[in-house]
Amino acid sequence: MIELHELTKRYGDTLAVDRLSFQVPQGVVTGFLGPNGAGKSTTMRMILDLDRPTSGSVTIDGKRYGRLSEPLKYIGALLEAKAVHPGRTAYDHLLWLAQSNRIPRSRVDELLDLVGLTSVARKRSRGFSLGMGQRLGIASALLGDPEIVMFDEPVNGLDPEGILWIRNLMKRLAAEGRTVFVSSHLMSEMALTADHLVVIGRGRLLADLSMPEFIRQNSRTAVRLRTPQPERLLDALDSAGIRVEGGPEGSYEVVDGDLAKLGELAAANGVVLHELSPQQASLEEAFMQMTADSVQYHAGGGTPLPPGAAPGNPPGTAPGAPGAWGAGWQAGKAGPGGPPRTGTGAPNAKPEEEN
Ligand SMILES: Nc1ncnc2c1ncn2[C@@H]1O[C@H](COP(=O)(O)OP(=O)(O)OP(=O)(O)O)[C@@H](O)[C@H]1O
Repeated sequence: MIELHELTKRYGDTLAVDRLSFQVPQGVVTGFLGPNGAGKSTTMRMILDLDRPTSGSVTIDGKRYGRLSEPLKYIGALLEAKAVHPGRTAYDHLLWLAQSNRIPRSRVDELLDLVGLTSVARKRSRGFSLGMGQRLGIASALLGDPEIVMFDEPVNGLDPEGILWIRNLMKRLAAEGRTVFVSSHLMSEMALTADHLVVIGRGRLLADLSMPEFIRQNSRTAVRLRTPQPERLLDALDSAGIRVEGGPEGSYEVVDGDLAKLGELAAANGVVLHELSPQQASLEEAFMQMTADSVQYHAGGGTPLPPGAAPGNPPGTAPGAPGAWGAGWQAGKAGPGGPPRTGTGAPNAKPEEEN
Protein backbone atom coordinates (compact mmCIF):
# COMPACT_ATOMS: atom_id res chain seq x y z
CA MET A 1 0.00 0.00 0.00
CA ILE A 2 1.12 3.55 -0.74
CA GLU A 3 0.55 5.95 2.15
CA LEU A 4 1.01 9.72 2.04
CA HIS A 5 1.04 11.77 5.19
CA GLU A 6 0.95 15.57 4.99
CA LEU A 7 3.19 15.33 1.94
CA THR A 8 4.38 18.77 0.84
CA LYS A 9 6.69 20.00 -1.91
CA ARG A 10 7.69 23.57 -2.53
CA TYR A 11 9.75 24.78 -5.51
CA GLY A 12 10.72 28.35 -4.67
CA ASP A 13 7.42 30.26 -4.59
CA THR A 14 5.42 27.37 -6.04
CA LEU A 15 3.66 25.11 -3.58
CA ALA A 16 3.41 22.10 -5.92
CA VAL A 17 2.06 19.66 -3.31
CA ASP A 18 0.29 20.92 -0.22
CA ARG A 19 -0.12 18.67 2.85
CA LEU A 20 -1.43 15.72 0.86
CA SER A 21 -2.64 12.74 2.91
CA PHE A 22 -4.29 9.66 1.43
CA GLN A 23 -3.79 5.92 0.98
CA VAL A 24 -3.85 4.00 -2.28
CA PRO A 25 -5.75 0.76 -1.68
CA GLN A 26 -4.82 -2.58 -3.20
CA GLY A 27 -6.96 -4.65 -5.57
CA VAL A 28 -8.46 -1.68 -7.37
CA VAL A 29 -7.42 0.90 -9.96
CA THR A 30 -7.05 4.27 -8.26
CA GLY A 31 -7.23 7.25 -10.61
CA PHE A 32 -5.12 10.23 -9.60
CA LEU A 33 -6.76 13.24 -11.19
CA GLY A 34 -6.14 16.93 -11.38
CA PRO A 35 -5.78 19.68 -13.96
CA ASN A 36 -2.41 20.47 -15.54
CA GLY A 37 0.04 21.59 -12.91
CA ALA A 38 -2.03 20.19 -10.02
CA GLY A 39 0.95 18.32 -8.60
CA LYS A 40 0.35 14.76 -9.80
CA SER A 41 3.80 14.14 -11.29
CA THR A 42 5.53 15.80 -8.35
CA THR A 43 3.62 13.52 -5.97
CA MET A 44 4.57 10.46 -8.01
CA ARG A 45 8.21 11.50 -8.11
CA MET A 46 8.20 11.83 -4.31
CA ILE A 47 6.67 8.36 -3.98
CA LEU A 48 9.70 7.07 -5.92
CA ASP A 49 12.20 9.20 -4.01
CA LEU A 50 13.09 11.09 -7.21
CA ASP A 51 12.13 14.31 -5.44
CA ARG A 52 12.61 15.02 -1.75
CA PRO A 53 9.52 16.22 0.15
CA THR A 54 9.75 19.66 1.76
CA SER A 55 7.81 18.11 4.64
CA GLY A 56 5.58 15.14 5.35
CA SER A 57 6.21 11.58 4.27
CA VAL A 58 5.27 8.88 1.81
CA THR A 59 5.78 5.15 2.34
CA ILE A 60 5.42 1.95 0.35
CA ASP A 61 4.37 -0.96 2.52
CA GLY A 62 5.51 1.12 5.50
CA LYS A 63 8.97 1.97 4.11
CA ARG A 64 10.41 4.89 2.17
CA TYR A 65 11.23 3.94 -1.43
CA GLY A 66 14.93 4.49 -0.81
CA ARG A 67 14.87 1.87 1.95
CA LEU A 68 13.44 -0.87 -0.23
CA SER A 69 15.99 -3.41 -1.34
CA GLU A 70 15.34 -4.42 -4.97
CA PRO A 71 12.54 -1.86 -5.30
CA LEU A 72 11.30 -3.15 -8.66
CA LYS A 73 9.89 -6.14 -6.77
CA TYR A 74 7.70 -3.81 -4.67
CA ILE A 75 6.73 -1.04 -7.03
CA GLY A 76 6.98 -0.57 -10.78
CA ALA A 77 6.46 2.81 -12.35
CA LEU A 78 6.00 4.43 -15.72
CA LEU A 79 6.79 8.08 -15.27
CA GLU A 80 7.93 9.14 -18.69
CA ALA A 81 7.63 7.02 -21.81
CA LYS A 82 10.93 8.00 -23.36
CA ALA A 83 13.04 7.47 -20.23
CA VAL A 84 15.16 4.91 -22.04
CA HIS A 85 18.66 5.35 -23.42
CA PRO A 86 18.00 5.90 -27.17
CA GLY A 87 20.99 3.78 -28.21
CA ARG A 88 19.85 0.78 -26.22
CA THR A 89 17.60 -1.95 -27.59
CA ALA A 90 14.36 -2.82 -25.81
CA TYR A 91 15.87 -6.17 -24.84
CA ASP A 92 19.08 -4.65 -23.43
CA HIS A 93 17.15 -2.01 -21.52
CA LEU A 94 15.00 -4.62 -19.80
CA LEU A 95 17.96 -6.94 -19.24
CA TRP A 96 19.94 -4.15 -17.57
CA LEU A 97 17.01 -3.40 -15.28
CA ALA A 98 16.46 -7.08 -14.52
CA GLN A 99 20.11 -7.67 -13.64
CA SER A 100 20.25 -4.67 -11.33
CA ASN A 101 17.29 -6.07 -9.40
CA ARG A 102 18.30 -9.78 -9.46
CA ILE A 103 15.38 -10.65 -11.73
CA PRO A 104 15.86 -13.74 -13.97
CA ARG A 105 16.63 -13.15 -17.68
CA SER A 106 13.60 -15.29 -18.65
CA ARG A 107 11.34 -12.54 -17.29
CA VAL A 108 12.63 -10.16 -20.01
CA ASP A 109 11.25 -12.39 -22.78
CA GLU A 110 7.99 -12.84 -20.87
CA LEU A 111 7.51 -9.09 -20.57
CA LEU A 112 8.44 -8.35 -24.18
CA ASP A 113 5.78 -10.84 -25.17
CA LEU A 114 3.21 -9.39 -22.76
CA VAL A 115 3.59 -5.85 -24.11
CA GLY A 116 3.82 -6.97 -27.74
CA LEU A 117 7.41 -5.85 -28.42
CA THR A 118 9.04 -9.22 -29.16
CA SER A 119 9.43 -8.48 -32.88
CA VAL A 120 11.29 -5.20 -32.23
CA ALA A 121 13.18 -6.32 -29.12
CA ARG A 122 16.59 -6.03 -30.82
CA LYS A 123 15.93 -2.59 -32.30
CA ARG A 124 17.36 0.55 -30.71
CA SER A 125 14.69 2.49 -28.84
CA ARG A 126 15.51 5.79 -30.61
CA GLY A 127 13.31 4.65 -33.51
CA PHE A 128 10.37 3.74 -31.27
CA SER A 129 7.02 5.48 -31.62
CA LEU A 130 5.38 6.99 -28.55
CA GLY A 131 3.18 3.91 -28.23
CA MET A 132 6.16 1.54 -28.41
CA GLY A 133 8.02 3.65 -25.83
CA GLN A 134 4.97 3.49 -23.59
CA ARG A 135 4.85 -0.31 -23.92
CA LEU A 136 8.55 -0.58 -23.11
CA GLY A 137 8.02 1.65 -20.05
CA ILE A 138 5.20 -0.62 -18.92
CA ALA A 139 7.37 -3.70 -19.44
CA SER A 140 10.04 -2.06 -17.24
CA ALA A 141 7.44 -1.33 -14.57
CA LEU A 142 6.18 -4.91 -14.51
CA LEU A 143 9.59 -6.60 -14.68
CA GLY A 144 9.87 -7.31 -10.98
CA ASP A 145 6.27 -8.62 -10.76
CA PRO A 146 5.53 -5.84 -8.25
CA GLU A 147 2.50 -5.66 -6.01
CA ILE A 148 2.21 -1.93 -6.72
CA VAL A 149 2.23 -0.29 -10.14
CA MET A 150 2.15 3.42 -10.79
CA PHE A 151 1.58 4.98 -14.22
CA ASP A 152 1.81 8.72 -14.96
CA GLU A 153 -0.52 9.65 -17.84
CA PRO A 154 -0.06 6.25 -19.54
CA VAL A 155 -2.49 6.88 -22.40
CA ASN A 156 -1.08 10.25 -23.47
CA GLY A 157 -0.60 10.29 -27.22
CA LEU A 158 -1.73 6.70 -27.76
CA ASP A 159 -4.07 5.49 -30.48
CA PRO A 160 -7.42 3.89 -29.51
CA GLU A 161 -5.99 0.36 -29.68
CA GLY A 162 -3.12 1.35 -27.34
CA ILE A 163 -5.53 3.07 -24.94
CA LEU A 164 -7.74 0.00 -24.78
CA TRP A 165 -4.72 -2.23 -24.21
CA ILE A 166 -3.47 -0.15 -21.26
CA ARG A 167 -6.97 0.15 -19.81
CA ASN A 168 -7.47 -3.63 -19.85
CA LEU A 169 -3.97 -4.25 -18.51
CA MET A 170 -4.58 -1.98 -15.51
CA LYS A 171 -7.89 -3.68 -14.77
CA ARG A 172 -6.25 -7.08 -14.98
CA LEU A 173 -3.42 -6.06 -12.63
CA ALA A 174 -5.97 -4.78 -10.10
CA ALA A 175 -8.04 -7.95 -10.42
CA GLU A 176 -4.87 -9.88 -9.49
CA GLY A 177 -4.94 -7.97 -6.19
CA ARG A 178 -2.26 -5.39 -7.02
CA THR A 179 -2.30 -1.72 -6.16
CA VAL A 180 -2.72 0.26 -9.38
CA PHE A 181 -2.19 4.03 -9.14
CA VAL A 182 -2.64 5.95 -12.38
CA SER A 183 -2.56 9.66 -13.01
CA SER A 184 -4.56 11.46 -15.65
CA HIS A 185 -6.12 14.79 -16.37
CA LEU A 186 -8.85 13.08 -18.37
CA MET A 187 -11.96 12.29 -16.35
CA SER A 188 -13.44 10.56 -19.39
CA GLU A 189 -10.61 8.01 -19.41
CA MET A 190 -10.70 7.48 -15.65
CA ALA A 191 -14.46 6.94 -15.76
CA LEU A 192 -13.78 3.84 -17.85
CA THR A 193 -10.84 2.54 -15.83
CA ALA A 194 -10.77 3.58 -12.19
CA ASP A 195 -12.63 2.08 -9.24
CA HIS A 196 -11.41 4.75 -6.86
CA LEU A 197 -10.51 8.41 -7.36
CA VAL A 198 -8.11 10.81 -5.71
CA VAL A 199 -8.61 14.32 -7.08
CA ILE A 200 -6.16 17.15 -6.42
CA GLY A 201 -6.05 20.79 -7.41
CA ARG A 202 -3.16 23.18 -6.78
CA GLY A 203 -1.46 20.46 -4.78
CA ARG A 204 -4.38 19.99 -2.39
CA LEU A 205 -6.69 17.04 -1.89
CA LEU A 206 -10.14 17.78 -3.34
CA ALA A 207 -11.68 14.30 -3.22
CA ASP A 208 -10.79 10.76 -2.16
CA LEU A 209 -13.73 8.50 -2.92
CA SER A 210 -14.95 5.47 -4.86
CA MET A 211 -16.10 5.92 -8.44
CA PRO A 212 -19.72 4.93 -7.59
CA GLU A 213 -19.72 7.54 -4.84
CA PHE A 214 -18.27 10.15 -7.22
CA ILE A 215 -21.02 9.33 -9.73
CA ARG A 216 -23.67 9.46 -7.00
CA GLN A 217 -22.48 12.84 -5.78
CA ASN A 218 -21.94 14.41 -9.16
CA SER A 219 -24.34 12.98 -11.72
CA ARG A 220 -27.36 15.18 -11.12
CA THR A 221 -30.21 14.69 -13.55
CA ALA A 222 -32.86 17.07 -14.85
CA VAL A 223 -35.70 17.21 -17.35
CA ARG A 224 -35.57 19.95 -19.97
CA LEU A 225 -38.78 21.45 -21.30
CA ARG A 226 -39.18 23.83 -24.20
CA THR A 227 -42.49 25.40 -25.07
CA PRO A 228 -43.98 28.25 -27.12
CA GLN A 229 -46.36 28.80 -24.16
CA PRO A 230 -44.00 29.53 -21.26
CA GLU A 231 -46.54 31.23 -19.03
CA ARG A 232 -48.96 28.34 -19.26
CA LEU A 233 -46.15 25.88 -18.50
CA LEU A 234 -44.86 27.86 -15.52
CA ASP A 235 -48.40 28.14 -14.11
CA ALA A 236 -48.93 24.40 -14.46
CA LEU A 237 -45.64 23.61 -12.76
CA ASP A 238 -46.31 26.15 -10.03
CA SER A 239 -49.74 24.71 -9.24
CA ALA A 240 -48.19 21.24 -9.04
CA GLY A 241 -45.55 22.58 -6.61
CA ILE A 242 -42.67 21.79 -9.00
CA ARG A 243 -39.59 24.04 -8.91
CA VAL A 244 -38.19 25.01 -12.27
CA GLU A 245 -34.96 26.64 -13.36
CA GLY A 246 -34.06 28.50 -16.52
CA GLY A 247 -32.19 26.33 -19.04
CA PRO A 248 -30.23 27.24 -22.16
CA GLU A 249 -31.85 29.03 -25.10
CA GLY A 250 -35.18 29.78 -23.41
CA SER A 251 -35.74 26.27 -22.12
CA TYR A 252 -36.69 25.27 -18.56
CA GLU A 253 -35.17 22.55 -16.40
CA VAL A 254 -36.64 20.59 -13.51
CA VAL A 255 -33.83 19.10 -11.42
CA ASP A 256 -34.51 15.42 -10.58
CA GLY A 257 -37.81 15.74 -12.48
CA ASP A 258 -39.88 12.75 -13.59
CA LEU A 259 -40.03 12.79 -17.41
CA ALA A 260 -43.38 10.96 -17.74
CA LYS A 261 -45.12 12.98 -15.01
CA LEU A 262 -43.95 16.27 -16.51
CA GLY A 263 -45.21 15.19 -19.95
CA GLU A 264 -48.57 14.22 -18.47
CA LEU A 265 -48.78 17.49 -16.54
CA ALA A 266 -48.13 19.49 -19.73
CA ALA A 267 -50.77 17.48 -21.62
CA ALA A 268 -53.33 17.84 -18.84
CA ASN A 269 -52.85 21.62 -18.94
CA GLY A 270 -52.89 21.87 -22.72
CA VAL A 271 -49.25 23.04 -22.90
CA VAL A 272 -47.61 22.51 -26.29
CA LEU A 273 -44.09 21.10 -25.83
CA HIS A 274 -41.30 21.42 -28.36
CA GLU A 275 -38.89 19.51 -26.14
CA LEU A 276 -39.15 17.12 -23.22
CA SER A 277 -35.77 15.50 -22.68
CA PRO A 278 -33.66 13.95 -19.91
CA GLN A 279 -30.40 15.72 -19.09
CA GLN A 280 -27.45 14.42 -17.15
CA ALA A 281 -24.19 16.09 -16.24
CA SER A 282 -21.25 14.01 -17.39
CA LEU A 283 -18.45 13.00 -15.07
CA GLU A 284 -16.22 15.18 -17.20
CA GLU A 285 -18.27 18.20 -16.20
CA ALA A 286 -18.36 17.09 -12.58
CA PHE A 287 -14.57 16.92 -12.60
CA MET A 288 -14.22 20.32 -14.25
CA GLN A 289 -16.66 21.77 -11.74
CA MET A 290 -14.72 20.28 -8.84
CA THR A 291 -11.38 21.56 -10.08
CA ALA A 292 -12.65 24.89 -11.47
CA ASP A 293 -10.85 26.97 -8.88
CA SER A 294 -7.62 25.04 -9.27
CA VAL A 295 -7.10 25.17 -13.01
CA GLN A 296 -3.74 26.81 -13.38
CA TYR A 297 -3.56 27.21 -17.14
CA HIS A 298 -6.73 28.37 -18.88
CA ALA A 299 -6.98 28.26 -22.64
CA GLY A 300 -8.49 31.30 -24.32
CA GLY A 301 -8.63 33.29 -21.10
CA GLY A 302 -11.17 31.03 -19.44
CA THR A 303 -14.23 31.82 -21.53
CA PRO A 304 -17.28 30.05 -20.08
CA LEU A 305 -18.82 27.18 -22.02
CA PRO A 306 -21.53 28.32 -24.41
CA PRO A 307 -24.99 27.13 -23.35
CA GLY A 308 -25.54 23.49 -24.23
CA ALA A 309 -21.97 23.00 -25.42
CA ALA A 310 -20.85 19.41 -25.29
CA PRO A 311 -17.92 18.78 -23.00
CA GLY A 312 -14.68 18.34 -24.76
CA ASN A 313 -15.25 21.03 -27.34
CA PRO A 314 -12.10 23.08 -27.68
CA PRO A 315 -13.57 26.57 -27.20
CA GLY A 316 -14.52 27.72 -23.73
CA THR A 317 -12.36 25.22 -21.99
CA ALA A 318 -12.54 26.62 -18.53
CA PRO A 319 -15.68 25.84 -16.57
CA GLY A 320 -18.02 28.65 -15.66
CA ALA A 321 -18.46 30.06 -12.20
CA PRO A 322 -19.34 27.63 -9.41
CA GLY A 323 -22.95 26.62 -9.69
CA ALA A 324 -23.02 27.09 -13.46
CA TRP A 325 -24.28 23.57 -14.04
CA GLY A 326 -26.98 24.74 -16.43
CA ALA A 327 -24.44 25.59 -19.09
CA GLY A 328 -23.01 22.14 -19.06
CA TRP A 329 -26.03 19.85 -19.01
CA GLN A 330 -25.95 17.41 -21.85
CA ALA A 331 -28.64 15.20 -23.23
CA GLY A 332 -28.65 11.50 -22.52
CA LYS A 333 -26.70 9.26 -20.22
CA ALA A 334 -23.62 10.34 -18.37
CA GLY A 335 -20.62 9.09 -20.19
CA PRO A 336 -17.22 9.97 -21.41
CA GLY A 337 -17.03 13.16 -23.35
CA GLY A 338 -14.12 14.13 -25.50
CA PRO A 339 -10.85 15.07 -23.93
CA PRO A 340 -11.12 18.21 -21.85
CA ARG A 341 -8.69 20.98 -22.57
CA THR A 342 -8.04 22.12 -19.08
CA GLY A 343 -4.99 24.04 -20.05
CA THR A 344 -2.24 24.70 -22.46
CA GLY A 345 0.14 22.46 -20.59
CA ALA A 346 3.06 23.51 -18.51
CA PRO A 347 6.57 22.98 -19.71
CA ASN A 348 7.56 21.00 -16.66
CA ALA A 349 11.07 19.75 -16.37
CA LYS A 350 10.77 16.15 -15.30
CA PRO A 351 13.84 14.17 -14.30
CA GLU A 352 14.48 10.93 -16.11
CA GLU A 353 13.15 7.77 -14.58
CA GLU A 354 15.92 6.05 -12.75
CA ASN A 355 14.58 2.65 -11.81
N1 LIG B 1 11.30 20.81 -11.09
C1 LIG B 1 10.43 21.79 -10.89
N2 LIG B 1 10.84 23.05 -10.61
C2 LIG B 1 9.96 24.05 -10.39
N3 LIG B 1 8.61 23.89 -10.44
C3 LIG B 1 8.14 22.69 -10.73
C4 LIG B 1 9.01 21.57 -10.98
N4 LIG B 1 8.24 20.48 -11.22
C5 LIG B 1 6.96 20.90 -11.15
N5 LIG B 1 6.88 22.22 -10.86
C6 LIG B 1 5.66 23.01 -10.66
O1 LIG B 1 4.89 22.35 -9.69
C7 LIG B 1 3.51 22.38 -10.04
C8 LIG B 1 2.98 20.95 -10.15
O2 LIG B 1 3.54 20.36 -11.32
P1 LIG B 1 3.30 18.83 -11.71
O3 LIG B 1 4.10 18.53 -12.93
O4 LIG B 1 3.53 17.97 -10.52
O5 LIG B 1 1.74 18.83 -12.05
P2 LIG B 1 0.87 17.74 -12.81
O6 LIG B 1 -0.41 17.64 -12.07
O7 LIG B 1 1.66 16.50 -13.02
O8 LIG B 1 0.62 18.47 -14.20
P3 LIG B 1 0.49 17.87 -15.69
O9 LIG B 1 -0.88 17.22 -15.77
O10 LIG B 1 0.57 19.11 -16.53
O11 LIG B 1 1.62 16.92 -15.92
C9 LIG B 1 3.41 23.19 -11.32
O12 LIG B 1 3.15 24.52 -10.97
C10 LIG B 1 4.79 23.04 -11.91
O13 LIG B 1 5.08 24.15 -12.74
